Amino acid sequence: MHPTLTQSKRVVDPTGRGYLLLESHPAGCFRSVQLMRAEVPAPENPAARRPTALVVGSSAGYGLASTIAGLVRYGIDGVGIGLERPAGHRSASAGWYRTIATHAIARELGADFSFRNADAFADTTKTETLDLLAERFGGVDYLIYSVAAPRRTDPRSGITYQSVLKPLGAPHTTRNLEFADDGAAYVREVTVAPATEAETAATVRVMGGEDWSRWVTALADRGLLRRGFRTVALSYIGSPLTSAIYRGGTIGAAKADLESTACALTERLAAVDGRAFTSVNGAVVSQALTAIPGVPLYVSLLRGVLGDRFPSPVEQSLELWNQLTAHRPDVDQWGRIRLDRWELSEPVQAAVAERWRSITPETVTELADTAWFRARYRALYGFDVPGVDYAVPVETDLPWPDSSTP
Ligand SMILES: NC(=O)c1ccc[n+]([C@@H]2O[C@H](COP(=O)([O-])OP(=O)(O)OC[C@H]3O[C@@H](n4cnc5c(N)ncnc54)[C@H](O)[C@@H]3O)[C@@H](O)[C@H]2O)c1
Repeated sequence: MHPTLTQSKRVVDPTGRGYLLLESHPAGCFRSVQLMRAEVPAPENPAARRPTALVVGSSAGYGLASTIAGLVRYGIDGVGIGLERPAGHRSASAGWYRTIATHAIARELGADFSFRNADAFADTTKTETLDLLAERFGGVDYLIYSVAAPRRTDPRSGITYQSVLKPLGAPHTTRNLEFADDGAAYVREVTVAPATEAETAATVRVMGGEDWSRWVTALADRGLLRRGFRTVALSYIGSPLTSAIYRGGTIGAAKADLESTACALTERLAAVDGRAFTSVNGAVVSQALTAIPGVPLYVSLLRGVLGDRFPSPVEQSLELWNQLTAHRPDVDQWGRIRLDRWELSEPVQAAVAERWRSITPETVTELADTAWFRARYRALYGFDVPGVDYAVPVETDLPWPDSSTP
C-alpha cells in the first residue's frame, strides 16, 4: 500500500519562527481530533433523516469543531472543504492530518462525509463539490462557512486580493505576546500603520461575504437548497482592548460585510423558507488568531481571568448547532447568533482590562495564562498534545482520505 512506510518514519520536532511552525506532528494532530470528539456527547434524539451539511473550512478551528460536533451529535452527512499542504520534504500541514482523523470518525459513525482539499474560492471547486452533493444527497440542509484565508483569487476576474490586519485611519500601538526559543513569554510593543483604502477593500474581498454568497447562489442555481436550508458564516466582535485592530480595523470591515451579506441572503432564501446567519463566536486559539497583533496577549489574559471556564471550540460549536437546528435561533437585534456573551460580559472584560493595564514584564506569566496559550498554539501543529510520545518516529507522508465510496 505504502512502500516507504517503514523507511520514512522519523521524529518530528516543533521548529519554526514565532507562531509559525514549519512541521506538524501527525500523531499529535490525530490525538487532538480524538480529544475534540471526546468532548461531544452522543445524540439525544437521532434525527429521522440524516441532515446534509457542507462545511467550508473543515480542517481547522471552528470549521473543524463544527464538523466533529455535527458528525457525532447531529448525525450529519455531507462534504467538508479545507486547503491543506501534502507532505513533501516537510510534513503535511496540520489540517491534512486532522482531516484524516476526522474522516476516520465519520467512517466509524457510518456517516457519508467526504473531504475535499481544494480552494473554496474557485468556481471549479464549487462545481465539483455541488456535483458530489447532487449525486450523493440530492440537496443540502446546512452550509457552515468558516474560512480564514490570507488571500483570495477571484476566478471571474483573475485578481488576487490580499487581506491585511491593520487599523483604519490612524496607527495603532499595542502589545504582543511572544515566546523566546526556550519558551519564555515576553511582551513586545508593536505599532501597526493604518490600512490604505485599497487594503481595506481587498480584505473585504477576502474575508467578507462575497464568496459565501457565491456558494449559496451556486447551491440555489443547481436546485440543491432543501426546504428550511440554513447557512451560517463565522464572525467576531471582541473586546474594546482589541477593537482598533479587529472590529474597528480592516478585518472588522470584512466582518461587517459578512453580516450584511447574511441579511441579503436571508431575503433570497425566502423561497425555500431558508435563513442565513452570522454567528459571533468567542475567541479561541487558532492559526488565524495568532496573526492578529495584540490578540494573543488579550486571549492569554482572558484565559488568566476565566481559567477552565474558557469554552473550547467544540463547546461553542455544539451551541452553534443547537442554534442552527432550533426552531427559533437566539439572535441579537442584528440577527446574529451570539456565542460570545461569556467573553464580552462586563465583569470579565473589566477584569481583563485591569490586567491589561497593570501588566509588566515581571507579572505577565501571572496575569496572563501564557503557558496555556503556548501549549494551545503548538497543539495547532500537533505538538504538546497530552498522551502523545514525541520521541517515537512517525510516518508523515500519508494520503488524503479517499471519499470515492460512501
Ligand atoms: N479564532 C477565533 O477566535 C475566532 C472567533 C470568532 C470567529 N472566528 C471566525 O471563524 C472563522 C474561521 O476562523 P478560525 O479561527 O477557525 O481559522 P483557522 O485558521 O483555524 O481555519 C481556517 C480554515 O479555512 C480553511 N481555508 C483557508 N483558505 C481556504 C481556501 N482558499 N479554500 C478552502 N479552505 C480554506 C483552512 O483550510 C481551515 O480549514 C473566520 O471567519 C474567523 O474570523 C474566529
